Amino acid sequence: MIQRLQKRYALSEQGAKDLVKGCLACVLQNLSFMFPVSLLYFLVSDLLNGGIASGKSVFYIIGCAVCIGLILFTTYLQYNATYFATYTESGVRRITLAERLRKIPLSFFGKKDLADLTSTIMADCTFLEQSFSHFIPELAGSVISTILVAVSLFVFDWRMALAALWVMPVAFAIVGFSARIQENLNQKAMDVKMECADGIQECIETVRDLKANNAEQEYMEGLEKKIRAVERRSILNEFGLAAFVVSASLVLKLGIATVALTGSILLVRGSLDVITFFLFLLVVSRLYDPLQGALQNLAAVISTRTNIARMNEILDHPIQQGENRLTNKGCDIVFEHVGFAYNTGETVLKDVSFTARQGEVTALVGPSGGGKTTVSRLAARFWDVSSGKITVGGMDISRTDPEALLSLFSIVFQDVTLFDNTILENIRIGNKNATDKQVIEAARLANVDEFAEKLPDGWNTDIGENGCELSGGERQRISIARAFLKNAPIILLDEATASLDVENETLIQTALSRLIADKTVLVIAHRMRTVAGADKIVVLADGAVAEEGSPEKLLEKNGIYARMVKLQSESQNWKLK
Ligand SMILES: Nc1ncnc2c1ncn2[C@@H]1O[C@H](COP(=O)(O)OP(=O)(O)OP(=O)(O)O)[C@@H](O)[C@H]1O
Repeated sequence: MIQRLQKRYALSEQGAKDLVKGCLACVLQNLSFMFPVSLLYFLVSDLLNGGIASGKSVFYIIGCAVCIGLILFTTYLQYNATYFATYTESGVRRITLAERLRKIPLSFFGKKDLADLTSTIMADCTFLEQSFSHFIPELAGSVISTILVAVSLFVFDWRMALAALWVMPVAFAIVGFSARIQENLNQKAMDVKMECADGIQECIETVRDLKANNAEQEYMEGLEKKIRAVERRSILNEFGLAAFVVSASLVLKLGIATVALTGSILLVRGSLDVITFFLFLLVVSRLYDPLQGALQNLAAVISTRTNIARMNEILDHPIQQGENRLTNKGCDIVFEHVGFAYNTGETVLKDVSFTARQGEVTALVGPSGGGKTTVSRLAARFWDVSSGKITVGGMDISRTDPEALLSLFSIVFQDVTLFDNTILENIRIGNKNATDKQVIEAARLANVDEFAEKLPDGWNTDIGENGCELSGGERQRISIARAFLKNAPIILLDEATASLDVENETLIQTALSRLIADKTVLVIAHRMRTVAGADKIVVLADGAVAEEGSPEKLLEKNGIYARMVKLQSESQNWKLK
């Protein structure tokens, strides 16, 4: 049962156990509210039978105290078992999702955008918090306690029990049958919400380009349409939900009428005594309240299915697995007949074979869209190949744990990601155990000291969200400093020096030359002069290796590489008129 609950509600094992405890605590709390009703029944019986005997008043006083004590105790139990456990579980759920996302292949992120994933981890988890602290325990509590009360009502008088209870299955069936419609409405509401969140995020991210192109007005109109769609869908959703819940509540209310009617008829016929009639009136007045809440809770539990399905999509997604132990001998990277396609299914690489040797610089060049970035990312197992094999020092990377594999790589991306933290801490990402001295040493090699030491707080200057307070070249130097600090045996450089000025570029290239000694270096470069000193050039065109060899050999061959070198030297003479 625990395992089924775990799967159904995306819970941890402890969370599923806590949910059961929460439901039991709610049953106890609901039952405790029935005790005053029983006490009242005895009191009225005594009054109708000639008054309370002198010794019995103590019984009623103690009875009242016990009722209050029971209610307080069960409420405490319920509170403890639902709220505290829920927030603990919520934390566990968020961490589990984040952990899973860390291990899911990047292909998954091609299908999901940031707004969607953030919403799953934050908003969906918050909604489930409410479900587990309120909806599910209260629903289970009221249903189970009502069943127990119903059994005892049948013991008193089965005809009156039927008159009181027939409404229950009908009311629940109405809400239960609406599940499909509700799920459908929820899914549509969720889709428009995601589209809107996506639009807002895109708007914030692209505000600079929107302004530059005078496209703000047009974009805002599109965004407004998305916001209005969310509004319309939310109203429709509420309306759909209310229609079923209100109809079911009305059916429940009919129960009071049928109890009164059946009771009156039986009383007139003389087959029911006044006290039992009174008891039933008392019980139904108490019975339907929690049930009405239960109907709303049932509807809310049905709505959680959409949120849970979104979480299970992450939790059930296959992750990249492999051996933690690195068995590579050296760090030669070998591509053997590699084929690859992104989610779109379109072949991006076909039969790519080449070797990037340790101690050499292998440059990937070629026309735009030829597959250079894809090849470099596949080498670090950001994606898994569709066919063929990639090995590092003879170790098949598809059988190696991605995190263990990445310990062999220092990567300098074209688009640098920085954190809202100090310069020092941003570089320390390369090696979290590095001392300040080691971080500063690496930073000096990457020429970061040139601007860091001029900043108001020096190395401890906060660089703002994603390093917004730094220039493109400064951001890239921080990224290079990270690679220096990590000092891994394989280096991937993706247009590493693209946004540096000529002076910095020369300095960085001198430093890079020191760093790459005895390492396997795979460089992607668009500018031919940056790779003129490479040991080997692999020209990728249309997803296949078009040429391969030393720069001199390829120049002699007079093929794609030679043409690119020629075109770029011509373009250097281009001027703005
Ligand atoms: N995440 C992705 N999802 C789907 N297709 C992609 C993705 N990334 C790249 N592609 C496609 O794969 C092909 C190769 O792209 P890649 O970025 O590897 O080429 P490139 O040679 O590095 O290009 P550039 O020099 O312009 O950076 C292109 O057709 C591109 O549209």
